[in-house]
Amino acid sequence: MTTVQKIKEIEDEMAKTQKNKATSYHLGLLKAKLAKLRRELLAPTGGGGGGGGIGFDVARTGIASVGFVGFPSVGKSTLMSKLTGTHSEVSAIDFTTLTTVPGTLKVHGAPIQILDLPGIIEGANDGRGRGRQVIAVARTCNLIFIVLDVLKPLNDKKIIEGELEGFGIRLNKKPPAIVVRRKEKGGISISNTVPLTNVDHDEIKAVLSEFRINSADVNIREPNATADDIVDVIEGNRVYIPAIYVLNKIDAISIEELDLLYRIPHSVPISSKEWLNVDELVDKMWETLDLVRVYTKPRKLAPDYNSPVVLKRGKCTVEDFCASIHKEIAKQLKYAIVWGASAKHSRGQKVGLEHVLEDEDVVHIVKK
Ligand SMILES: Nc1nc2c(ncn2[C@@H]2O[C@H](COP(=O)(O)OP(=O)(O)OP(=O)(O)O)[C@@H](O)[C@H]2O)c(=O)[nH]1
Ligand SMILES: [K+]
Ligand SMILES: [Mg+2]
Repeated sequence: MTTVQKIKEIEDEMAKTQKNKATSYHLGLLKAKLAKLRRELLAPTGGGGGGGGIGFDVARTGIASVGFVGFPSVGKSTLMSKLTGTHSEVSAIDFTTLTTVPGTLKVHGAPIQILDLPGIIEGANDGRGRGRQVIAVARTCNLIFIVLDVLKPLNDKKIIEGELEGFGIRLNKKPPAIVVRRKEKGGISISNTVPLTNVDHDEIKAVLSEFRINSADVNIREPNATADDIVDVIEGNRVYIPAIYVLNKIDAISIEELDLLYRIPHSVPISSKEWLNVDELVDKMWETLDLVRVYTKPRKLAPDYNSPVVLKRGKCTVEDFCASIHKEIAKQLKYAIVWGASAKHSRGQKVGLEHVLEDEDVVHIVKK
């Protein structure tokens, strides 16, 4: 039996098994087995590596990258070409795009790399089409645009989410607040600071046993934690990436139908052909990327508002700011003066390397 067949078999069994107290241990085992088989599927066979492939790896430029994932002919290339001014072939024929096509979009002075990708189909994960290579690129992006055709958005959404999930990508989710600390001996002890509503101790023990963990302290602070969350924590190779659902081709539907679409969370309806509502999409993209622009103020001059230093949230201290200008600057820093949201007062605050900057702060560097 191939790995794909084994996965199918377990999925079928899980679908047949009702979830209750008596079956929870069994279900836990199945979930853990499934995770292990999926990992097998992702493991590189021969030199190739999990993704890559000729033409799929492109040089990364810009401060952040956005990858376009969707079924064939939903309009990914139309959108990417118009957004960035980079040519990417468009046609009504499926699988027009055959490789990663990079372009750049400047938003509020920050260069964002946009990656147009080939269309994927159901079963992409299992090696159908170029799906696995496409998803491997998506795994490295800071944001994923899941591009859907408004005429059939919901079913396609589910399939694409399934493909990405199967590759260890978690969409619009934070890493679960669960710690599994392995021990030499002492058995399994489970503590939770929140009520367990979706998983019980038996199921947790089954998951652990399937991973051959006999002794561990499990601490759960995640509200509504599931067995899948626990598998994710044990596997450890998951990536948590925000996604925006781009509902394309709204020029082809009525206003009433459009109203219904707005109820899909994290979605923006647009028409890439007629260029409708693309501003909202770019705004949402900017907001989701959560970047921090910092303006440099030279001595006795006004701040340079045209070319901000752009940093990522969580990596935006004065030290990060210095490092992104030149690697020597941090060493030469005596102190910095900061104006803006991160400063205590409006006349500017004297700070050191560890100070955390906010979007649109102005910084003046004073060297030793
Ligand atoms: N009505 C309408 N048609 C669109 C829109 N965007 C794209 N199309 C059409 O949809 C077809 C596919 O567009 P592409 O941009 O090639 O789609 P893709 O997703 O890149 O396709 P693949 O690369 O094959 O996966 C073309 O005929 C486009 O003209 C839109 O907003 N409205
Ligand atoms: K196409
Ligand atoms: Mg295309």
